Amino acid sequence: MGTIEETVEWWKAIVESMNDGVLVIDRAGVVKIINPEYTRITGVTPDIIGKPLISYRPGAKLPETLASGESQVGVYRKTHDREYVVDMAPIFVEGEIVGAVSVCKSLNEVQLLTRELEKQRQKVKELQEQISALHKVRYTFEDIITNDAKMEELISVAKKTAATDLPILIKGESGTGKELFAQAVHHASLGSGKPFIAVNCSAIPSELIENELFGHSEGAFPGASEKGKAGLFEMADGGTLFLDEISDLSIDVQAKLLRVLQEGAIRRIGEAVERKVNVRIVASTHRDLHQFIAKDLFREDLLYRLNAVVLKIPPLRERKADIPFIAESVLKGYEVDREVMTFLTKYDWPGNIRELRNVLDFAMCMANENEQIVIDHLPDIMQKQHRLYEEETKVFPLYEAVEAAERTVLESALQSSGTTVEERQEIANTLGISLATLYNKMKKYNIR
Ligand SMILES: Nc1ncnc2c1ncn2[C@@H]1O[C@H](COP(=O)(O)OP(=O)(O)OP(=O)(O)O)[C@@H](O)[C@H]1O
Repeated sequence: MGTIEETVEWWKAIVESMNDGVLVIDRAGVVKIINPEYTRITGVTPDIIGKPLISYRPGAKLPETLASGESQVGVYRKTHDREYVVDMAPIFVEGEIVGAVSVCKSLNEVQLLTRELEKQRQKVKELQEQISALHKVRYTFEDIITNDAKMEELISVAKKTAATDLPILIKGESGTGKELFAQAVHHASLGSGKPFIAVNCSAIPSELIENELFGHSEGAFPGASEKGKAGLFEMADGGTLFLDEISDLSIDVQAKLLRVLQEGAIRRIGEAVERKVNVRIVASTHRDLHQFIAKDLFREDLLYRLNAVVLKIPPLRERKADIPFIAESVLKGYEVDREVMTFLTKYDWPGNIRELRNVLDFAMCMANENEQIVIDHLPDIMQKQHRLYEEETKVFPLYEAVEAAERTVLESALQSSGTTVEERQEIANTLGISLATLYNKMKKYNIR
């Protein structure tokens, strides 16, 4: 290189032949140099030369480097579907910034795949968070309202076992709070940030439940999802699967469930590989599972796997002291007539706490604000029950009770015999009265 012109030619040739894209701006931010690789990578054409970069590319970051004098390395850029990584540096001449250079590389295939993988990972994470949020529990142990010693004992056992991975079997009639306990256990468990998924085994037809629980591989059966589908075990991974009404699972599915409990792995329908899952099982039933075992409807080995911890929730009628306790807590702010409370406590609540809550919710709807809740505010069916209780416990004057009994006896005796005088005499004899008295009483009660 001899002359200045030659030197400039050399530098130009070097920049043009580089495998990296180069763009240079001067102190004023005007583009001075751009090489063919820059055009290939970014799509920016040489007619930008001589123009302020910012007017041509408003999002350009190079002017920032010019202003701050600080380099930026590995900045990810995306414009018009072109993705590349840029290094930016100020150009110093004798200690002064005279411009800035941008050197860019397009992302190679591996980098693109890595980015795609990262994006997908992020998406999976977001979806998992969404699943967890969707399957968050509403109830904790604080929400179990009780004043009953047996219930307190159950809560204490449930609390102690919540943080273990032991399966729990919850027994109890419908509406006694089995799911409430299951949710509270999940909330207090190590997997509380992960999903709680409840499956009502009696609501899903047996031919579909295997697919629901274990999922399937792509094209596993006609109508199967093309991409395959994760089952509830996979969705609940790290969290809790609540199998409500477990006795309704078919023997086949029971066998598969037993395998999951033993191996800690599931296999999607149509797939050979096993997938590890870490799922806490809480099962519930209102049936006597031993009777089901005797009829070959339930696997004994599965019961022994499930009943590591058994919580047997008593029906509400066996803990009547809980009725006013729950009622007061639900009816916060409402005054309740004594007659209502007495009736609520007497009633047997076949639908347990669910039924009690529904009746109380209805009564709160019917009563105006600040109005005392009276029998008229209860649902019709409960008002009817109330009348029956009243009848049962009503105190009659004694003569009314005697007359009612006399009428019943006479009616049934006369109904089953003829009407001749001989036959009537026979009835009078049987009843231990004279024929005249029999006729008098028939007249009195208007019996023919
Ligand atoms: N001790 C309690 N305190 C407050 N609310 C309760 C209590 N027990 C149950 N409940 C409420 O009663 C309703 C029924 O409870 P839950 O669904 O847990 O019963 P379940 O035994 O699972 O019923 P099923 O067997 O019919 O599914 C829910 O609204 C629940 O919050």
